[in-house]
Amino acid sequence: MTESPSAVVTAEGAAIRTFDLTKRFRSGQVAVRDLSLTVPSGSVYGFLGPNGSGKTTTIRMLLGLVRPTAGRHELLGRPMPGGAAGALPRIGALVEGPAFHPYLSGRANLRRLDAADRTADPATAGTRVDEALDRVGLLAAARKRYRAYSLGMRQRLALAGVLLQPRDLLVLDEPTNGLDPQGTREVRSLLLDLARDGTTIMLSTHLLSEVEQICTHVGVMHVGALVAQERLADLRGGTQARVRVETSRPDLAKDTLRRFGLTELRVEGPAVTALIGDLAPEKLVPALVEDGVPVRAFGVMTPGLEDVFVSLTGEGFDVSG
Ligand SMILES: Nc1ncnc2c1ncn2[C@@H]1O[C@H](COP(=O)(O)OP(=O)(O)OP(=O)(O)O)[C@@H](O)[C@H]1O
Repeated sequence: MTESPSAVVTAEGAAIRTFDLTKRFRSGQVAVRDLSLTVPSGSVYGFLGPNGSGKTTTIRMLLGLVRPTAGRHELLGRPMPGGAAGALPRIGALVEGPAFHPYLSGRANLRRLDAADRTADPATAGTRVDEALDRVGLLAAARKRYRAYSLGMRQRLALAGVLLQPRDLLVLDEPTNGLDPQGTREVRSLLLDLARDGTTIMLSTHLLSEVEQICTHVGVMHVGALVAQERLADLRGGTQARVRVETSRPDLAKDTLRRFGLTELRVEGPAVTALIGDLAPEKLVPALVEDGVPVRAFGVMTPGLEDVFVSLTGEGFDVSG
């Protein structure tokens, strides 16, 4: 909402910071431009933007899967790529789904994943795997073959794979993409549990409802640039309610609204609208009547987050899911 969105969230205790990250592909396309974002420690940071706005490219740069054309970033306070050895073991990431074996059980798949981690002690593999399965609610289905898992179960198994080691930060690209409503609920509630336990989570999404349900902070991308970065509550706070009085005498209605200190008065067709601020609407109605305003209709309109995002990006968002 400001010219320098990165300044809105303090850099103190940042799990992720980027400084003017830019990615220009060989085709000449600039997918991400001068991106400076801050993911505060302990937050659930929704990285929101329409399709093609640069979210995946950013996440791939963060994880070292794509080399930035310019700029730099820090993960868990360590500069990348130099500090990767110290930071990466504490970071779990889901960018592309892991390649699980369809004919092996969930448990056997995790055992294979665990065995591929040279830092993991084989003597404790069984406990580690079962704890991860338990964490994502798949212990009861541990012996089922992967191919028999629902999409939600598959995604939870992918998260279990990430959680084989303790993580301070999770970076997830569209973690509920392609899931049915039940699977979506399962994954969201798992993420909320993890956040409650202190894990910082950055997740990209194009679903507004996802942000509304689980995020504490939000960064909005539009055509490769960060156009807003705020606490979700602040972004909501910025969406102020307007009172709307429909009347044949807008001039009189305006006088009353002005007298009560309402601002941004506008005449919109047969109605007068204004920012209502902290004023209780029930105080306004009798005053309008006393002032002789013939009130045909009265209402208070609160713009939703969708309106804010549309105003930021000029594009509609998918609000389902
Ligand atoms: N390897 C590549 N080479 C050239 N252009 C690319 C490459 N990867 C992505 N792009 C382009 O960069 C832009 C940003 O893509 P990106 O996948 O980062 O967006 P996104 O916000 O993650 O979108 P979606 O929600 O669709 O995944 C798009 O225009 C895309 O076509």
